[in-house]
Amino acid sequence: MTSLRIGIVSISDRASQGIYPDKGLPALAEWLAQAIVTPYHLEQRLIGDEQRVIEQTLCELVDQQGCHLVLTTGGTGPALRDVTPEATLAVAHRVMPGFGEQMRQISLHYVPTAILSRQVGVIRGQSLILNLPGQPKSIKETLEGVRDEQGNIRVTGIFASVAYCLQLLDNPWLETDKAVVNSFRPKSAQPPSEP
Ligand SMILES: Nc1ncnc2c1ncn2[C@@H]1O[C@H](COP(=O)(O)OP(=O)(O)OP(=O)(O)O)[C@@H](O)[C@H]1O
Ligand SMILES: Nc1nc2c(c(=O)[nH]1)N[C@H]1C(S)=C(S)[C@@H](COP(=O)(O)O)O[C@H]1N2
Repeated sequence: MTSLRIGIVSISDRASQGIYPDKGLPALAEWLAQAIVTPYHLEQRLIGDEQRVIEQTLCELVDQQGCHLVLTTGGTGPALRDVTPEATLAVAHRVMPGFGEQMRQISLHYVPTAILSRQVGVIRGQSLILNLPGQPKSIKETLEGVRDEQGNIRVTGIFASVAYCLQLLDNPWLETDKAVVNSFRPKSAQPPSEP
């Protein structure tokens, strides 16, 4: 059985040039490590805000590396150098508008400027590609959602929908730690039986 493969891409001019240390890849890798209980292989890329390079990186991760899920961070704002959504849409076969809509809903609970973030979620082949904002702290916020003071989820994080989306695209099974993110699947979508 194919094992789960995940690509993470930090898109930052300054981090890729060594002007400041990249916090995007560590934040993504740490969050995934505590959220996903299924074994998976991780591919990591740190690149600048160049549309052609972003497109090539996304295609390489999906088409050559066989990543079932690719998460990007950075380059989603309105600045002229922010071109992650354009690059993602350029390699997309289908758009999944709900991911961007939900992220902006979540982010409004953290920053009033959340509507400046143009993140998109798309499908390329059988793979799901999701843009996250560039602020390292926004990675956990958007993936996990908004919690109340008791720690209960008030606004569902986008990762709660990722496992079922991957399943509908005939990708390997993904199981999450319910304490971090409670993956939603309809009752009809049962886990594969043990061989
Ligand atoms: N990879 C990163 N590592 C650390 N901090 C980051 C990273 N990416 C973004 N940030 C922080 O989040 C802010 C907003 O992210 P954004 O993607 O808009 O970056 P930016 O202002 O275009 O600059 P750059 O592309 O050079 O990171 C940045 O100004 C920076 O403070
Ligand atoms: N959850 C969350 N979303 C967020 C933020 C944040 O701090 N937390 N910052 C916002 C801001 S200020 C901007 S300009 C956009 C920009 O996205 P970028 O950092 O990818 O350019 O993300 C927004 N979304």
